[in-house]
Amino acid sequence: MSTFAEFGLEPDVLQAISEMGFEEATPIQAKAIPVAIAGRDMIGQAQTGTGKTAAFGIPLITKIAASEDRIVALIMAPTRELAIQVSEEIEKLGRFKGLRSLAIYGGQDISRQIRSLRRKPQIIIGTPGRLLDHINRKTIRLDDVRSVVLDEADEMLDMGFMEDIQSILKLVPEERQTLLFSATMPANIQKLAQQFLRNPEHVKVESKLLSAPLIQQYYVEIQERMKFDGLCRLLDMEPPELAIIFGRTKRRVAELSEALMKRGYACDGLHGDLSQNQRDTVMRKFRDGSIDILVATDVAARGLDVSGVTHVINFDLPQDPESYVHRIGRTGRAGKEGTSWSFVTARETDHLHFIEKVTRHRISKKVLPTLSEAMEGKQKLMAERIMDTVRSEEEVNPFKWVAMQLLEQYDSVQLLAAAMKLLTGDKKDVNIELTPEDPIRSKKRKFEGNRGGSGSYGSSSGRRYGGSGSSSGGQGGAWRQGQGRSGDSRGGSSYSGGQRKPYSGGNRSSSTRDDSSYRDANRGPRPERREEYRGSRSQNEDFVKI
Ligand SMILES: Nc1ncnc2c1ncn2[C@@H]1O[C@H](COP(=O)(O)OP(=O)(O)OP(=O)(O)O)[C@@H](O)[C@H]1O
Ligand SMILES: [Mg+2]
Repeated sequence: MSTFAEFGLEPDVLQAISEMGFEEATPIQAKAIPVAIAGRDMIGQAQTGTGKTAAFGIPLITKIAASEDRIVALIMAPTRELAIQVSEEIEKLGRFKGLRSLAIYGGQDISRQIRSLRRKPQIIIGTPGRLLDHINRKTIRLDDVRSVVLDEADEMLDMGFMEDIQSILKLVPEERQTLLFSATMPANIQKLAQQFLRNPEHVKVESKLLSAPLIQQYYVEIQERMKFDGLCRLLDMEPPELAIIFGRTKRRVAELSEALMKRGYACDGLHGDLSQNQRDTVMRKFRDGSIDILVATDVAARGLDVSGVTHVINFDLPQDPESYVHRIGRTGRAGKEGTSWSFVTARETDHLHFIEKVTRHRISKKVLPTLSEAMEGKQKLMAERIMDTVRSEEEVNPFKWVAMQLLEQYDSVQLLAAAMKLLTGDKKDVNIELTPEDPIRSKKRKFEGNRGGSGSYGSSSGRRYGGSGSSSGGQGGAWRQGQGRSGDSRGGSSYSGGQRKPYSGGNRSSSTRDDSSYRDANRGPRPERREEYRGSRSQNEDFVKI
C-alpha cells in the first residue's frame, strides 16, 4: 500500500490529490509514479479503471512550474472525448499549483483553440490530427516540450494515427521524457517505442485476470428477435444507476436508443455519425444524470470514465475479446463493483467461449428475468420513488387537496395502485422493430493457430489487482476513494434528476471510437484498416489490459 505522501510530492499536488478523494495509490500508480518522477521513459500497462491517468498525470505536473509560459508537456489521446476527460483530470491535479492545461481536438472551432492558446498553457492534451494542424499553422510550438505522454497508444495506431504521431514526436526535442500507455503491445507499438523511447522501463501491473476483478460478468442466451424485450426486462428487474449498452453498428445504436426512449427509458445514443455538439450533449446528459442509459458503439469503449456506471450490457457481442474487456471496463472502476451482461445468440456461443478463454474469465450463464420478476423490480422502484417523495412535505403539499377529494370517492389502495401504474409508464404497447444483426463469427481458429497457446498475457505470478498485498485488504483494494464517490448506491437518486454527483462536479467527457468519424473532423478520411487490424492484431501480442 502506498500513500501519495510517500512519493515525496509537493504539498500543492498532495492537496489536489486529496481533494479528488484519492487516499492511496492504485497499484499502477504505486509502480509508475516513482519511475516517472525519476525521469525514466516508461511503458505502462494495467487493467481498465485503475487510475492510469493520474499515474502519468501526477509525475507530469510535479515537473512543471506555474511560472513557465511555454508548452512543456504534451499528452496525446485517441479521441476528442478522451482528450477532454484527461485534460480535466490534469486540470484538477494541477489546480493548486496554478498550472494551465488545454485540450485540443478536432470538431471544435480552431480559432477558439487559438484564442485559448494565448493563455499560455504549459500542458496540451490533444488528438494527433488536430495537434498536427496547429503545429503546421505554427499556433503550437513543441520546442520547449520535455514530457510527452501517449495514452491508449495502441488505439491511436489502430485508428491510423501512426504517421501523425511520428511527425509530432520528431518535432519534440530529444531531451525529453516519454511515457507510453497501451493496453496491448503489438509489433507496431514496439516499433514506436523503439523509435521514440529511450531505454524505457516496462511498468506493468500483472494479473491473472485481464478484466477488472470487481465486475460480475453474466451472459444470457437469447434469440436475436427477443433481445429488445429481454433488455427491457433486465433494465426493469435490476434498474441500473447508470448503464452503457453497446450495440454493434451505428444503425443499431440509433434504432435501439430510439426504441428504448419510446418505451419510456431515459436514454440517448452515442455514435460516430453524430456531430461533436450532439456527442457532447449526450455525454453531458449522461454525466449529470438526466439520462441513465447510454447506448453506444465501441466509440465509448475506451478510456471513458463516468462515475456511477453500474451496468454494461453487450446487446451485441463485440468482435474481439479485447473490445469486450474495454467495454465492460466502463464499470467496476476505481474500486467499485459493477455488473456486465452479454446477449449471446445460439450461433455466437463459440465466440463467447473464445472471449472467456482469451480473457481467462468464466462468464456465468443466467436466465432472463421473467415478466413478473421484471414487473416486481419496476414496482419496487416505483415504491422507492414514492417513499422518497412522501418524505418531502414541500413537494407533496400542492397535491394534497386533490388527493383528499379523490379519497372521498375511491378506495385508497385502488388510488395508489392507479398512480403507480401511471408512474411505471408502461409502454409495452409501443411497437418496436429493430433491424436484425448478423451473428458474430468467431475468429477463434485463426487466433489459436497463430498464438500457439503460450499465453503471453498476464502471468499468474502477478498480484491480483484489488487484493494486492494491501494491508487493509478488501476487494477492490484499499485505494478506493475516501470521499464523494464511495457508497453511492441507487437510493432512487438516478430518478431525481441530477442529484447524482460525479465527485468531480465537472462535465467530464468520454472516449470515443466508432466505425467512421473518430478521426479528427478536419482530417482526411481514415484509412479503412480496422478490420484488417482486427483480424491480425490479437494474434501476436501481449494481450489486452492486464
Ligand atoms: N488513487 C486513486 N484512488 C481512488 N480513485 C482513483 C485513484 N486514481 C484514479 N482514481 C479514479 O479512478 C477512475 C479511473 O481512472 P482512469 O480513468 O485514470 O483509469 P484508466 O486506468 O485510465 O482506465 P481505462 O483503461 O479505462 O482508460 C477515475 O475516476 C479516477 O478519478
Ligand atoms: Mg485511461
